[in-house]
Amino acid sequence: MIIAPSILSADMANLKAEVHKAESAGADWLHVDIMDGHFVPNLTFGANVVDAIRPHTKLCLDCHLMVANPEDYVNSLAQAGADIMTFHAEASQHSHGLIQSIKAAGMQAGLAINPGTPVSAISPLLADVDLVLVMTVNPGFGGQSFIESTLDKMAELDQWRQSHNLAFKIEVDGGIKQETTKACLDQGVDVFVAGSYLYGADNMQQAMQAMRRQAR
Ligand SMILES: O=C(CO)[C@H](O)[C@H](O)COP(=O)(O)O
Repeated sequence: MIIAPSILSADMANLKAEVHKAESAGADWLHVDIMDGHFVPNLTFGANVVDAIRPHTKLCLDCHLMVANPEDYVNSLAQAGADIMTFHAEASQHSHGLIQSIKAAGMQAGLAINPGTPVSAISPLLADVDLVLVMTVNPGFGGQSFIESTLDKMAELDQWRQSHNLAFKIEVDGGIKQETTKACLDQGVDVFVAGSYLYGADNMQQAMQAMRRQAR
């Protein structure tokens, strides 16, 4: 299992130290939530923050774009050193072309779906993506409760992946903690994004180990 702490819940005044904290606690990836105040009501950061943290970690920078025009971010994110660029299916009229542009820029391409969007909306694209992000809360803010009905979509994606002999990763984001990790693992999920659970823990390493124990 891949654990990706979300720096949305980090102390922004100490971002370099917060990146190191996640890395030394055993994080596999770092999740970077880019919000534009349009696709979601919240506004966070952009490629400048990816560029700022890139020299301070070797971890995969997993960038999740909650933005209205994801096409506009490909070049700046690639230049900043992002490893994965995930955009929302609900935000692009040209998802297939955008996936190709992301790959041509040297990044892995991810496609995210909101809790209200069915897997069928993205099934024609599943052969082209490296990752599918199933949002387990409505995007925009950390600290929300996991939406149980999203579990069926994880299972559907896993089934599709097996029956079509594909290798995309399935990622979940929102309300992920020790208790919700197990339910997602059982549906075939590979990547677990956790913000408030990990950055809010007294001991991040122990919190991460508690998640990993669910896999045994
Ligand atoms: O994409 C996000 C919000 O839209 C965040 O990654 C997510 O909320 C993580 O926070 P938490 O684990 O606290 O729910």
